[in-house]
Amino acid sequence: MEQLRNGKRLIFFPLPFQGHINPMLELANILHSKGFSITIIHTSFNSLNPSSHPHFTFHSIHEGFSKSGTLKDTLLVISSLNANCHEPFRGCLTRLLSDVSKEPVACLITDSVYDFTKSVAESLKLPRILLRAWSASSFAIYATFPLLREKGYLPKQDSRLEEEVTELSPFKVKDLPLINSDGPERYFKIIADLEDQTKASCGLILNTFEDLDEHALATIRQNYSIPVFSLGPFHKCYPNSSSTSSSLLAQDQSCISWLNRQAPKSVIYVSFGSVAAINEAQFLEIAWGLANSKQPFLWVVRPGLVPGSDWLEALPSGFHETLNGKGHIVKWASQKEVLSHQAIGVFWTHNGWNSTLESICEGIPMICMPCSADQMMNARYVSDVWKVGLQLEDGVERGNIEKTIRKLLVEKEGEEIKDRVVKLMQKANFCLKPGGSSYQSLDALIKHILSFN
Ligand SMILES: O=c1ccn([C@@H]2O[C@H](COP(=O)(O)OP(=O)(O)O[C@H]3O[C@H](CO)[C@@H](O)[C@H](O)[C@H]3O)[C@@H](O)[C@H]2O)c(=O)[nH]1
Repeated sequence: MEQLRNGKRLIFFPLPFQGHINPMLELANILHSKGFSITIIHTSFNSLNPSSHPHFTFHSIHEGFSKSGTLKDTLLVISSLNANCHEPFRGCLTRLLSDVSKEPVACLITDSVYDFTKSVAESLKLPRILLRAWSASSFAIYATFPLLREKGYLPKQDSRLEEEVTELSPFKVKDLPLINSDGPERYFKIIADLEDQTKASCGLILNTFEDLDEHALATIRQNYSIPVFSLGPFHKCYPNSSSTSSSLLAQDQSCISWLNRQAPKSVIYVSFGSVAAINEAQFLEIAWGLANSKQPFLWVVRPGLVPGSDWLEALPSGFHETLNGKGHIVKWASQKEVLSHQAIGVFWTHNGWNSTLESICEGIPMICMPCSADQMMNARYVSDVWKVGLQLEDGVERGNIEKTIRKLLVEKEGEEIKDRVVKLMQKANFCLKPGGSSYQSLDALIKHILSFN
């Protein structure tokens, strides 16, 4: 049943990357289901498709990029978005605020990476709430950066990568989130700015739940004196969200008919999200590791996954024949639908936060192959804190891959891991029910928004 409108409008501003668009639109769906009208401001770079969300109003701003695909350095793209979007965003927001034909705007909900939204919202006297798309634990670590620098853990030194960061156990130096860039100073500055603009916001929303991230959430609440709302997992809050796709790439539906022909809990699903890149040698080790495991696998090879390669041309001729129908390779899948399929036994992931949470929510154990940013910390939590997956600690090598797959699918260790992830999945379901922590957090968020005048 359609919820009565509450006469308030919310303006959402997603960062134009798949891993940020998905949680932002899921959150918009949740708040729409609670009676808010929704307006989305989006960039023309990785532009959204309004027809997939007919219940929202869309406004596009031009960020000045010539065409999509210039993603070699994510940090550079983010800096350019912050530099270029400022004025078009201000213009668009000013027009929306003065539009008396629509409901009054209660607040702006923006991706936390957009730093200029602080000054724009302040100058327009509009309350601004941040959505942080990373996990709580990888966000909580920011406040420790000065200490990590002082102790010499950052910038990372090759000789110390395997060392445990005793102040942040179980993280190792190699897990710390230093994105490859042309110099650490630029990254440290971005983090410091992010800290400041978070403290100046009216609230912070995280896509997690108390039972999963209790400790990190407590640290965040202690470090930032702003309201913090943990109302995830978003994609499970709003029952119809999977039908309103926010996918930038076409999802290959052949995955589902192929999965329908596989035995329950037998398939390894392999996907490294929308940004990660691997080299050709790793690509071949993955291919042979999967083939040699003799388990059925569904592999998402996104065009661009191996830089310089269009798609599968690096695979040796005859590779497909050796599989005997046991492998299915696609360019992009309907991941949430795939993970909820009864045939899936293991998810081999790069541990982007959305993929990690989606796997937990379906009770699927993970093989962790983090590539950058927060992924190493998410993977460390998966393997060492929640103990719901295994890392390829000894490298991406076919024998090691085969061994790890066996551990998870055949050996006792795998059964224990499976039991733990199923328990976490049950906690995820429970927190969304009336009285559960995320249910209460959503109520608190709504009250907070309605308190703005
Ligand atoms: O074939 C696919 C593969 C992925 N997805 C979806 O795409 C999203 C991918 O998000 P995520 O797993 O977080 O990975 P990235 O795309 O790499 O996300 C970026 O954004 C995340 C949130 O900030 C960070 O945690 C990551 O490190 C960063 O790379 C998920 O919702 C998936 O369900 C599909 O729909 N089909």
